Amino acid sequence: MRAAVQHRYGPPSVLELSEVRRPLPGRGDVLVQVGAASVHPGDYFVMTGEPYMVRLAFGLRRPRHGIPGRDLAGVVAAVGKDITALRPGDKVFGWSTAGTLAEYACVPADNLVSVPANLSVVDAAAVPTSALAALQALREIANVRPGQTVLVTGASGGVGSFAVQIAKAFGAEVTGVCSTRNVDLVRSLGADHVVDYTRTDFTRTEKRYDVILDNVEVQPLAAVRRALTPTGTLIPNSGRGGRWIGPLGRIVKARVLSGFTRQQLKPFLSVEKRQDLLTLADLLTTGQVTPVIDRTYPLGEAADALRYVGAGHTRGKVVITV
Ligand SMILES: NC(=O)C1=CN([C@@H]2O[C@H](COP(=O)(O)OP(=O)(O)OC[C@H]3O[C@@H](n4cnc5c(N)ncnc54)[C@H](OP(=O)(O)O)[C@@H]3O)[C@@H](O)[C@H]2O)C=CC1
Repeated sequence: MRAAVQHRYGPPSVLELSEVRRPLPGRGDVLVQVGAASVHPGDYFVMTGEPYMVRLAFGLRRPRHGIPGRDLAGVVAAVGKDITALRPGDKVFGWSTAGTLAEYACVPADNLVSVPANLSVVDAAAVPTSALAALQALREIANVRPGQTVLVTGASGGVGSFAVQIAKAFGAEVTGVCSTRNVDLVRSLGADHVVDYTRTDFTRTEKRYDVILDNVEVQPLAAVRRALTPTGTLIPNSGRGGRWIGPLGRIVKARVLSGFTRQQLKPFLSVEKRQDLLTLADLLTTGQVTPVIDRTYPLGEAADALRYVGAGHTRGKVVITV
């Protein structure tokens, strides 16, 4: 089969389209014929191997998994011996540890759910990592309730475009922060208010928020804290903060030097859960959430897709069609 393969960490040019052996499903696995696979900043970090902390999980000297990619949607091609809930021909979407930038990927059955009937394979592939992060940040970490004020930075990006819609579905009053070119997009996602960051710094206005999901983290954490209500929660979610240990140092510094309480500062790492993907499938089916697709690239241009994602100016999701 064809796959985008990387033998070392580095810039997008390390990705090469190669012929590799098709994987075989283990007892609890499903072999998916990949229709589409989305990519996001996390894939970019794993490809470059920076911050270096990612190498603890993905291989110290070179990537343990030669084929990158986590999110996918496609058709079941074969199932392992223990799998009864899925059959060849079923349309599924979900996530894998790696290996989705390929014609076929082997994925544990628990990581997959059926594609809602109203969704294309490209739309479905756009969902898992970014929408799960948005859902978990807003529901599990911030416990957003109806009537609360929620501010989302990077509202036009992969996570932000889902977060705006999910916060609205939870009944919050939502403010999206984006640049001039994306104001209409963010409003169309349901944001009650839009702050154009090229004109206004949300940390310098009078408005206070119960929850801030900061997907960009360009302002100092202490400045963002001023935009919180006294019982508000800030969720820093950019993954930025230094070449070596990523966001960790920044968070420790904020806790120690800026006097954030546990309630006020809640960094998190999303953990993919099937139940949450089913929740998202419901929100997608009822039209409360619709993926925003920025661009699609063919598999042979996966390097260009990662290059574009790495630049940090996507509008919604970038999807690779296979
Ligand atoms: N915690 C977790 O488990 C997860 C964390 N993440 C992290 O979430 C972060 C966001 O991911 P994702 O949404 O996919 O990123 P994107 O690259 O898709 O989003 C970038 C968006 O942010 C906008 N933007 C850039 N600068 C600003 C600014 N100063 N203020 C407001 N918006 C701005 C850009 O718009 P414009 O071009 O107009 O500036 C663009 O639309 C990433 O750092 C990623 O690592 C992602 C998934 C899971």
